[in-house]
Amino acid sequence: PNLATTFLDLPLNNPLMNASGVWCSVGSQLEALQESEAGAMVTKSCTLQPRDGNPEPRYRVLNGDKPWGSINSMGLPNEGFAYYLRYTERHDYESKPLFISISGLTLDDNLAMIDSLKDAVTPAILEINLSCPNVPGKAQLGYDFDAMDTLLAEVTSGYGQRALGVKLPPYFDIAHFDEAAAILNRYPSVAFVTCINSIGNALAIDIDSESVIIKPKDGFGGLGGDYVLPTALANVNAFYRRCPEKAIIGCGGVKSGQEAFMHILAGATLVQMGTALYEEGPSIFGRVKAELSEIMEKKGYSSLSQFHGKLKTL
Ligand SMILES: O=C(O)c1[nH]c(=O)[nH]c(=O)c1Cl
Repeated sequence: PNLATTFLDLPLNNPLMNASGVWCSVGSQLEALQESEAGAMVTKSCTLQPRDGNPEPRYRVLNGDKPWGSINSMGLPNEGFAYYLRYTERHDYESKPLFISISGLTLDDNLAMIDSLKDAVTPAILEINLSCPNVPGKAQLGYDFDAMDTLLAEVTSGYGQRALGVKLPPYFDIAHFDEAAAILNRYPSVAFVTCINSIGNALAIDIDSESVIIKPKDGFGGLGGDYVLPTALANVNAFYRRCPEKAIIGCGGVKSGQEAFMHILAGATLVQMGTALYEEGPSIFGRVKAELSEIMEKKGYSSLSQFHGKLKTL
């Protein structure tokens, strides 16, 4: 079977990539992704200035020896926009496409980063993070529809209508799928939608210590891993159905070829891995590629297009 695909007219060897925030904050990690079998890669969401982020412990797997996922309240630690802009200038675009994720603390910061990016004329693809759940005092833009609309109006014009994408939080109500998609569809230059970010503000408890397990925000943090797969698939399919002109990138609960296949069936063109990559490292891309290929072989599919978005209903 052939795992090759295209995204915004760029050829990819396969549809697998990292989720922003995982294995992509510093040069050594970015180089490891560059050398890995990932079909594409994305940088850690950055702010205009470098940030230390929240106090540790701020990432944990849940619970015990067979973890079902992760909880994190990193707090947007990153090397600052200039660092990642420099990486976009030294990335090997022949080997795989690069996405750059930005998550400005203010609209002005987002516009400043976008202005620099536009002037840099880089092949890197912009993914704007509207869904960081872990910066104390900062509500997620993805849950404030008016603010999201305003930001997209400013950002798409600031970026000169160049193709870009948004990283959305999970939604849990059909009316919210409808409202979010209606906003996105008003911006043709929003060429892709990445669903989902972690399920925000979950709480993990350790019964031996009778305590929460991460330090920031009294233990509240974003949930990832197996726990979020059904919600991730729902958001991928909901936006796939509502935004026929846009590509969907699936993220959430992918740890093997099985979940990658489900995301593609639900409408994802590319598939991101977060928790599983954090735990296994970049060798995971070779493993999941082989597993996806084996599933396609068994089903008689020779290309992704034969089942992409072809989820059946009853
Ligand atoms: O705490 C974080 O850095 C973080 N953690 C997440 O789970 N999603 C995000 O978008 C971000 Cl920005």
